[in-house]
Amino acid sequence: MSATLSCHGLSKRYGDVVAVRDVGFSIAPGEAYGLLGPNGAGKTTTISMLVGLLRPDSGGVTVGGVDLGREPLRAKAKIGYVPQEIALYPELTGRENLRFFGRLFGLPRKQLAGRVAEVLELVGLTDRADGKLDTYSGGMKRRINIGAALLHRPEILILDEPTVGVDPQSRKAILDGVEHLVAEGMALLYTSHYMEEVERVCDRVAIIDHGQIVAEGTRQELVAMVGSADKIELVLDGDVDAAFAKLRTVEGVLEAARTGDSSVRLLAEGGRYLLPALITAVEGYATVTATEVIEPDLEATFLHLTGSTLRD
Ligand SMILES: Nc1ncnc2c1ncn2[C@@H]1O[C@H](COP(=O)(O)OP(=O)(O)OP(=O)(O)O)[C@@H](O)[C@H]1O
Repeated sequence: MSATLSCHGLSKRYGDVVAVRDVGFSIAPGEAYGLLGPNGAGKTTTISMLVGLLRPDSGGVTVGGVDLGREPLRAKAKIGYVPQEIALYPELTGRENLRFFGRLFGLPRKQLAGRVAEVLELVGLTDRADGKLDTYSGGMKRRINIGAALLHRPEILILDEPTVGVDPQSRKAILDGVEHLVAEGMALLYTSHYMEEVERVCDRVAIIDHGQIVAEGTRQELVAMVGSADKIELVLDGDVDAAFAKLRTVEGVLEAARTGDSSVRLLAEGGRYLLPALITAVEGYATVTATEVIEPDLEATFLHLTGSTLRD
């Protein structure tokens, strides 16, 4: 199946700053693709080129088979783009704001009311649709933004950090709504510096740092880059020295370290399945009073690849 969105060799420089360097990827219909990177990594610049707001210094973009550079209007009609900030009319209601955007997109007048109602349902704001925008929370306004981007039934939805500064209820509504759209077959490009959102929503992830994609793959593929061993933390009561000596000999344990008077940390393959063997190994010397198994995650991968954490 041909890609809904593909880009190749995208680069953009601001004076001496190379904001994006040779970025390329493609997103299939119904696929949720994540761009994960810290602030300043180049996510917004990349997206601005994908949606035709910024002309790349090099490279190209195709949307639903249409070349964005050659036929910008046709290509843009296939995109629903939600920037971090969008101007809404505070004195209009949510429904009126959406009607306004619907007319801008050229939706036929007959379909407008029905489509606006559908979109309000999708973003979970039917109940509040007739309240004025200036009575909405930041998260509710963000949901209206997302709704506005969906009115013309785009083939791909592009969200730039949609949950930044959003209350927990709206965050949940946004993530649920996005998952629903993807399940129905819409392609998605989702940028965030929140690891857990990308892990939840996206089928495939590109890790972007200093304007470049440093790795791309499914969550499992990316996590496998840092190795498959789990960390196991054990708290022991009894003869901890003797128990520690025993634990080091258990098959599957790759490394062992004392992390306190009564705690040890092990690195092991298949961590949680090893727990019974570990508990048996220390019998007669100590009892295990607490366990924690930490499986490798995207955070660990990010640290491994970029040498920094995602948090600001
Ligand atoms: N208009 C501009 N002029 C000069 N430099 C810019 C401009 N826009 C972005 N940059 C620089 O380009 C780099 C990438 O910025 P970009 O906004 O694309 O990153 P980002 O990953 O989207 O981060 P954020 O989440 O903070 O928006 C940064 O170093 C930024 O300072």
